[in-house]
Amino acid sequence: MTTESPIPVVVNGAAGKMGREVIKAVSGLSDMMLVGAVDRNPQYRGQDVGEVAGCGPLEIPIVDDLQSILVLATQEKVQGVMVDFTHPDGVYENVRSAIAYGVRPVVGTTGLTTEKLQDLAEFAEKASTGCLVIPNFSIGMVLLQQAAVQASQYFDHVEIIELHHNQKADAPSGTAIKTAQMLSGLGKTYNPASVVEKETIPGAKGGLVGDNIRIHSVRLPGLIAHQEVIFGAQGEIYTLRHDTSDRSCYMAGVLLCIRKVTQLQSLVYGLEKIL
Ligand SMILES: NC(=O)C1=CN([C@@H]2O[C@H](COP(=O)(O)OP(=O)(O)OC[C@H]3O[C@@H](n4cnc5c(N)ncnc54)[C@H](OP(=O)(O)O)[C@@H]3O)[C@@H](O)[C@H]2O)C=CC1
Ligand SMILES: O=C(O)C1=N[C@H](C(=O)O)C[C@H](O)C1
Repeated sequence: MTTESPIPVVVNGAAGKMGREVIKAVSGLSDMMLVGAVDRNPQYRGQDVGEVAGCGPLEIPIVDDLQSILVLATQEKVQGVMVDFTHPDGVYENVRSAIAYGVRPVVGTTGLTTEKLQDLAEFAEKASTGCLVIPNFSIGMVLLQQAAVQASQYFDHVEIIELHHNQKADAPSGTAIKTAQMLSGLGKTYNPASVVEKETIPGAKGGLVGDNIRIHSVRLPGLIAHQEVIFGAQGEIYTLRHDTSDRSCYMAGVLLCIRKVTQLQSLVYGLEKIL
């Protein structure tokens, strides 16, 4: 009988809100093995990541040197995976480093520009390394996006509102951008103007993405992550809404991606592509 070796997993951003959830989710599994926890926040340096995540000691200290942990991950029998939930300002370099070491990235961090994403796709292709860039790991959000694509056949007017906690660095959310991208390229021209419009306060109408779709970003304490896609037509409004009440909702998607990325040889953008 052959027993498959567990997938070595590195968590980058391990002390953060999402990183802690990933530590809890991965640490109890027999087909994954946590090999390293990285975070730049000096407050947590050297602390046991299991204690920080609230799942008991794991004997893995949080360090700030990603490179050394990527080297560790390459010492294992099977190729490792780096899960990244860090910050828009560092994610590109983190992913480049992981691919350079042959460690497959599962990227939850948002804020990558289209150009940077394209660059990473080319880098992963050249290295024949799987990489998953997933703006939203929740199955509910994928279902919302698919329902929106279906509705777009019948509605010519649509706007997106995304609402998040006020600790979020980027706007609009990666999910809202992805939703607008999924609604674009379908042969539609959304939101044809019916009057001559004037924006008297710049930004009042939100940001334009894809095929003339506006995204509005709300940031408030008390929110976690929420999105509405609102379709309008003569005499009716069709609203799709998704609400996150607990970050554990992302973990089934994260675990699926850790398993799937080991079978890929290039970059894939979006959870809907691997379900
Ligand atoms: N794809 C998805 O489904 C989801 C994606 N996200 C995205 O994930 C990212 C993280 O979110 P969240 O966990 O809420 O954020 P947090 O700020 O709670 O956590 C991020 C952690 O990573 C650390 N960090 C930042 N940059 C680096 C770096 N370059 N190297 C190592 N550690 C770093 C931070 O340290 P410090 O505090 O010092 O900056 C912090 O401890 C965001 O981009 C968010 O939008 C969030 C939820 C779901
Ligand atoms: O920062 C967050 O919290 C979230 N970020 C992701 C995004 O930008 O879409 C996913 C989810 O909305 C939560």
